[in-house]
Amino acid sequence: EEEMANPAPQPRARRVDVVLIGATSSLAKKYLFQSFFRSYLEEELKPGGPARDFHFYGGATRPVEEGRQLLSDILAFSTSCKGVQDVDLAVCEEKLSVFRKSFQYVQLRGEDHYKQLGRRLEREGAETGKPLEGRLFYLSISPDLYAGIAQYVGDYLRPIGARDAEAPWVRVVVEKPFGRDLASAEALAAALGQHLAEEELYRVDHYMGKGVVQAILPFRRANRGWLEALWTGRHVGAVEVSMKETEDCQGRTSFYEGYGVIRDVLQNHLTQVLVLLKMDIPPDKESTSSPSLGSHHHRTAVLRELVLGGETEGGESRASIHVGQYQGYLDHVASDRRSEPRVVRTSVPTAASVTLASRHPRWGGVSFTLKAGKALDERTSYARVVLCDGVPEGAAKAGCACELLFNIQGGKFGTAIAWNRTACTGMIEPAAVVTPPGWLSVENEGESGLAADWQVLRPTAGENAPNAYDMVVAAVLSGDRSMFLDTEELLHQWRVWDNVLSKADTMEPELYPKGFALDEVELSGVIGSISEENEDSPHIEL
Ligand SMILES: O=C1O[C@H](COP(=O)(O)O)[C@@H](O)[C@H](O)[C@H]1O
Repeated sequence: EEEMANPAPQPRARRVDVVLIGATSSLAKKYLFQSFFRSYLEEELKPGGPARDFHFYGGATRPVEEGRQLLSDILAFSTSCKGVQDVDLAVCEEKLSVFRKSFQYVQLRGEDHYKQLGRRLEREGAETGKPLEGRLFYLSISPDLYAGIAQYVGDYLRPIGARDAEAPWVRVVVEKPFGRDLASAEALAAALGQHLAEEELYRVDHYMGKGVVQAILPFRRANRGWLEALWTGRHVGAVEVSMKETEDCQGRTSFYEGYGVIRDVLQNHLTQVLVLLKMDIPPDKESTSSPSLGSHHHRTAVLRELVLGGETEGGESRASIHVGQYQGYLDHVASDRRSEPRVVRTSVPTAASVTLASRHPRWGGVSFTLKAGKALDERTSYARVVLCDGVPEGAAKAGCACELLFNIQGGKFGTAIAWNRTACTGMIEPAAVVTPPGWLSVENEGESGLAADWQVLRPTAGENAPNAYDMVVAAVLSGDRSMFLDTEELLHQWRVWDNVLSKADTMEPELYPKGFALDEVELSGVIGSISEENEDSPHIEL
């Protein structure tokens, strides 16, 4: 009775300021606004009411009047209730309308604007009368600007006392590229570190937010009883991580010219997938470890073991790097640069295959191939582990036809974990397979040309599963840093890739036709490998 008369007071919602810097960027339009809406909606609909009162600001360089209208237009087409599950549509629409109106435009063109923003956040915060939980700055802008903005955050935007344990938090989210080699990554990390503590920095690798990538460790953990024995150089024939895209580089060549496909996706996304396949499964109760992504410490340990692998051809030992460029890439460079002719490097690869090896005794003799490309025949990304049958101690591996596939997206499989049953007999017994949480085993009805022999697991949430950026935004808001790269991990990634790039940067890519398949057979024929003659990277005037 007493409880009925005096219901427990609701905790007062605390204010969270969210500043999206680069509000007119394509990333913001394509993903970020919708992902922030999803997090906002979830908070609003919490049983007992929201514990957070979000204040959203969208920043860009345009003057206020123009920027305000543009932001409102962008919000109108980039946010919706489509795909929002378990929420009444009318409720969702009402919340969406409030969310769109609550986003305030701020012009951010120079130091004075950041100073003004700091004062505005303090003033508007005080007006709400609610205590501040924290401030999030999402930088969807060129990395050249990161260091300067980190300084503004440190000088003008940090709430007073934000470095104390009880004080409001500050989180700064940055998108790759984090440098273009080890030296520049170190320099950027040092510049950011002058103004931000390590735990304030959230370096995104959006592949870590993809459902299948997050299921690799849980699948391995759930099946460790039988799978760990197979997960060694004695049984694993090869590991391949691939990302194929049909899109070309038109409109993006100014970025591609400075980076190329190895820096764009092999050094980061594909490496992280490989790390999750290779990592020793962290103990269940390790506090710093996330069940799906491990800890920075575990991931860094794998990176320390990776080296460039080799292959032998005609008795000659060669580094396994193959690079290619789609036909027509230079026309795209020329058209992107029409208004601004300048010297460009012509040898930037738009497709590459690189084989790494491991110094860990468990993985002796296994090649780890990372492949990616633009303007290819299909859009898909996957990790494939080939398992070999009949491996007596000391004997060569044979019968390597069983494939355990983590299909991240696209291709014939869509989002799936799958294996070819017949070839895996004796290695993967269907009855022994435990589906990880959030996944279920489905009937393979041969959809999309899938051979009936494949056993398929799919995510329970189906099409409406949160996308990678929903996961990124939710993780930043909850302060879960496991999805993001810490400085040590990032620099170890670059240590692996600096060595590869010191060779790849001197190679002349072989031209390939648009729609190329990038599979094993065609790869060696079409994509060139290191040779003595082409060590210089020629430059031409366009
Ligand atoms: O980071 C990048 O990823 C995209 C591909 O991401 P996805 O989620 O669409 O598979 C790639 O197109 C882009 O070049 C790269 O910078």
